[in-house]
Amino acid sequence: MNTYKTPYIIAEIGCNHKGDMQIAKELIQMAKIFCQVDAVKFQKRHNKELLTEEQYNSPHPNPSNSYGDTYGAHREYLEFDVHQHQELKDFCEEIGIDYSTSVWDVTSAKEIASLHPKFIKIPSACNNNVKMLEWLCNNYDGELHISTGMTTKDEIEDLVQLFKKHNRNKDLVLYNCTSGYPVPFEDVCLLDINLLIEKYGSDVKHIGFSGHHLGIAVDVAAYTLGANVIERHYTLDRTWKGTDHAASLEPMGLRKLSRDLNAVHKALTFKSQDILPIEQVQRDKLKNQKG
Ligand SMILES: C=C(OP(=O)(O)O)C(=O)O
Repeated sequence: MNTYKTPYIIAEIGCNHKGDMQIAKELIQMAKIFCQVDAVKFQKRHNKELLTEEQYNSPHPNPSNSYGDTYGAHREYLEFDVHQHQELKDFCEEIGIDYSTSVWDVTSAKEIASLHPKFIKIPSACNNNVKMLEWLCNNYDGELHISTGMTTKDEIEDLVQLFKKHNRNKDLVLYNCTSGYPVPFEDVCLLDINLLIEKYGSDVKHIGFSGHHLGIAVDVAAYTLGANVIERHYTLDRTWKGTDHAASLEPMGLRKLSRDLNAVHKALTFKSQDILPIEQVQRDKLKNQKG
């Protein structure tokens, strides 16, 4: 009997489409057909609502990664509007993969909720936006996935209590996350998954893991510890400019991750009988030898 929950794998496209719908659709198609994952995820921001005027008008802190003269212009370049998100969701439905988006401000939350995706994500950076969390709890009835990078244990407790207050904790997926691009292995702190499970496993729908490390071994360990929703950044080319690309998996890496998670899911069982049929053949042959 398999007691482990089936892994649900999310390809985090984020802004790795470079503001280009064709690239976004190519990423979706590869995620479904080649990588065989369950969902793709984007990001939605209203930059003038999210950023201060000063942040909006300042140059990108790392100009070589910038798509505009200011940080605001850079962010706008990478932004799809709600109609484009509708088109991407329709495209996902056509090819049979779940669509989702993380929302970074109240206006984005309202726009994306109007598309009725299966789930909406609240990134680590915005899990303290109580106004947005309250709005989503009251107005959106799908799953709410929340990442907990850059978040204290007390703040996580407050988050879960907010969901309980709204009777929405059973729609909550709580992700372990370290925010960094990429995250060195010693900062992944995977055993915090155990703490989330111990404290909140029975209160929430699932425990997840949002990884920003290199390679795919860590995600398999996260799943084995009990995080069954696994999200990884995903791009067509890790050398494209921007920190997210460098901390992403390319299609071959994501395909291997999907293969490995599904293999480990199958393997995480107890023997259903002392000697399995596959072993009986070997037992008859190898345990009946003379010496
Ligand atoms: C930044 C995001 O997530 P995380 O906090 O999990 O990295 C996101 O989903 O947009």
